[in-house]
Parts: sequence; C-alpha cells; structure tokens
Amino acid sequence: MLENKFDIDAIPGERWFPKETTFTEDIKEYWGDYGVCSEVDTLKAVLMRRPGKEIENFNAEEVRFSDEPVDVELIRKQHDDVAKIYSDFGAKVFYVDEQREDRPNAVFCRDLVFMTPEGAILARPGMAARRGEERYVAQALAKIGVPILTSIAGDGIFEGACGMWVDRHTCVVSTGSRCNKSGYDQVKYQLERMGVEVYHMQQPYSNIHIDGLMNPISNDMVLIHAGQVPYDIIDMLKKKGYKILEAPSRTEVRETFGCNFVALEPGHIVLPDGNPRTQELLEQNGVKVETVDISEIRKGKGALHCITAYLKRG
Ligand SMILES: NC(=[NH2+])NCCC[C@H](N)C(=O)O
Repeated sequence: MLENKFDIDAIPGERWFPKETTFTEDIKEYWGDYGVCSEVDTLKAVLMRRPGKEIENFNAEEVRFSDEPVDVELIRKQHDDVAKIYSDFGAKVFYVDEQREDRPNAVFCRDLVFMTPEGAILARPGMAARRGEERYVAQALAKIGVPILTSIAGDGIFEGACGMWVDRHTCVVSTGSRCNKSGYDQVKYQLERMGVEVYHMQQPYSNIHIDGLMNPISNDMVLIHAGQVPYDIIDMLKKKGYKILEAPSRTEVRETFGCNFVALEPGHIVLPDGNPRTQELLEQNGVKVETVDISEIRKGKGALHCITAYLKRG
C-alpha cells in the first residue's frame, strides 16, 4: 500500500435531488387554484374588465363598435349585473384593474386569455385597436397567481375566443382574422404538450371568433349556428357523443348574441336577454336558462362569453 500522506476525500455525489412533480400537481401550492379544460364545468373563477375611462370617449368605427352611443353608466351597471350572477353562483370574480384609456374593447376579456389546465396563454390581438390590452391582463393574472405559459409572440396572432374546449383531451382552435398560422402553432404546441388533441377550424370570412357560432351547453350538448360551422367539426363533436342543437334564428345569433352565453355548470347557462327562440329551444332540451340584459355591452359587438375569461372550472 502506498503511503499516502495527503488523502483527499472523494467529491461527494449530489444530495439535492429535483422535485419531480408536474406543473399541474404543483400549481395550487406555488401559484393558485386555477385551471380550465372545459367550457361548461362548474364555474369557480373568472377574470373581467369593468369598463373604465376607456369606454367614455372613442371612435366607434376605429374600434369596431356599433355607432349607437354607449350609455357609460348603464354599461358599467350591466357589467356589474353579470359579475353578480357569477358571484351569487359561487364563482370568484377577479378584475383587470388597469387598462389603456384608448382600448374600449378591453371589456372583452375572453379574447385576451385562453386558460388551460396549467395556466394562461396570453393572447396577441389581431386588431390594431386592441393590441396592448393583453399587457394589463398579464398584470392582473400575475397578481392573483395565474401562471402565464406563453405570450403569443413573433408574427403570431391569437385571441382567446378562437379556442374552445371539448374535453380534457380535445380542443378546437380556429384561424381567421384573429388567429393566424403562427399563433395557431404556438397554441397547439402548448396544448399538445399537455396531451390535448387540437382540431383546426376555419373561421368563416364573416366571423372573427368561435363563440358567436358554436358554444357547449353541457358535456354532451352544444348549440351551433349551422350555416357557419364546418361539417368536420360537428362530425367530430357528434362522434364524441355531443347532441347538436341548431340555433333557430339567424337574427338572434347575429344581432342579439344567442350563442354567446356562459355556462355556470353543465346544463345551466346565462343567456343574453332578447333571444326568445333560442331560449325556447334550450328549455325544451332541459337546459336551465337565466337571462341578463347586456344591451350596452352588445354595442361593442360582443356579449357574455366575450366578457368572461374563465380561470377555474370544475
Ligand atoms: N369573443 C368575442 N366574440 N369577442 C367579441 C369582440 C368584439 C370586439 N369589438 C372586437 O372586434 O374585437
């Protein structure tokens, strides 16, 4: 044996091993209790923008509002009425507190964030007069502990209402004027990573988002505007066991937003007031329908689904 006057201890192995949990397992502990993989499961938390200074003065044509003037106090009251329905039902209502003063469309929160089981995908609006709204949504999400998985970047365009959950493993994402190929690919990457199959839908030339054309009522029933939804998408929904209800009135779908409702829980929805034919069809099919007057919000060419970003369902 060599005489070793200077024996040096071996370098020890690693002692601090990584915590090998998934993001979904961790989210509650390090962020908050958020996550969505359904358009209908029990509504637990939402993000909304109560119209602030931005609604007081704008050029309707530039921001894609109708030219009837908005009653500022009434739009705020109607927005509060909707929020109260959610909170009375037991959902937590969070707000985007700050916003640019030149962005009246910021009330349409769904367009700015698409929520997944692991957190939010932050949108990048297609319309120039909306770009930048998302910065204040990011601020609000960070404050309440909703992780932001990606912020649509590069040459991508994507708005949250171009996504629709079918079930935990299935999502429809639509391209058109509010979501281009690059935005679509960025969303698809995130969803596929979570084990979600993405079905592509093409928006008709006359429509910007999915929610005015097709909206799930429960986990096996969906309302569609048949004339504007692609065959392949409906075929997929039927094969997954969905019953298809066809909206009976084009006027209601297009003018009074009969398809733009919010499910509080499966088979129980809040519908914009003034859609009698749609309401009758839904009730005949056993749907519990509550209505709310959103005449002022409608002047922004959007309705209930558009103003409600889901943060937690089920
Ligand atoms: N999810 C919706 N359908 N949003 C409607 C948004 C309407 C808004 N004026 C816009 O053009 O962006």
